[in-house]
Amino acid sequence: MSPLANRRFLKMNGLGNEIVVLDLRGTDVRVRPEEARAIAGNALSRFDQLMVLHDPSLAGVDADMRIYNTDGSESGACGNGTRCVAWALVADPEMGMPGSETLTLRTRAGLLPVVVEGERVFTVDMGAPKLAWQDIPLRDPFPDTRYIELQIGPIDAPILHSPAAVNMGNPHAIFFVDDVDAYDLPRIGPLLENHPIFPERANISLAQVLSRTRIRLRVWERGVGITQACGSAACAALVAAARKALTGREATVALPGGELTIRWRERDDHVLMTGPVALEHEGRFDPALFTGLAEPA
Ligand SMILES: N[C@H](CCC[C@H](N)C(=O)O)C(=O)O
Repeated sequence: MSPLANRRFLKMNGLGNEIVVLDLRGTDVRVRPEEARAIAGNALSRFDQLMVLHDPSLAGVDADMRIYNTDGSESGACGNGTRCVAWALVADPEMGMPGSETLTLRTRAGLLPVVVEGERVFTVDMGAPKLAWQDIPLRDPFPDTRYIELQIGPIDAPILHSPAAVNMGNPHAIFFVDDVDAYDLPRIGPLLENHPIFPERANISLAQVLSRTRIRLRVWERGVGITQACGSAACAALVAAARKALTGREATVALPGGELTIRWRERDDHVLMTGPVALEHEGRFDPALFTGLAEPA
């Protein structure tokens, strides 16, 4: 029987970005990609990201996190999911560190300090963006990642071209456009996500700058598809917009699922993301989800 059978999970969302939180602290159980896909395939536990908590691997860290996409691949960052994990740690009776006002979470991309702003509002310090082409990563050496050479559509009349590239713990490409609704993102997204210029694939965003302090954003997520919101993409879009002098260093990013406030702090280059979370329900994984999967090696 899978060690995940009957384990308790929380189904949450951050601006409609569907998140499942699973606490595996105190165990040495690891979620395998095929198990993540099975969990995503169930109506009660479907997710855009599965956030799995493990015992902290460093002093001062409250929990390590592994982040799975729907296709079973892993990401180093998930802004919306990190807020959900923070809520679970401060408010869930069984996961509880009740009353904490700050937390530190750790992913394979680094440390994520979180400030509790209110009962359901959290600010995550997403760290400093990485902007060098090797760090996005990109296949080719672009000296200036504010505009990289990439286009789709006819060579002399491209549909989209010259995105900015930013790594926020995960790779992002952002196309600045006049109208985010004017593009067939479900069709274009997979072509760009899997373009050979991105050796680790990429999250693909369309960004429309409405003013110096407001950006509209639609996102095709790596390993997932269209989502209602993507926190790391909102951070990447603000960084790219500020680097192009289209906005200042603080803006509201409006996604289909709602709004995030993003601030790119001068002092240490860190990007701070503030937004809400919602708890939908809790449940336990039906053992039948995992039957037929290969036994762990
Ligand atoms: N929804 C997430 C991002 C997931 C990114 C993931 N799709 C990847 O990088 O593989 C967020 O709120 O930041």
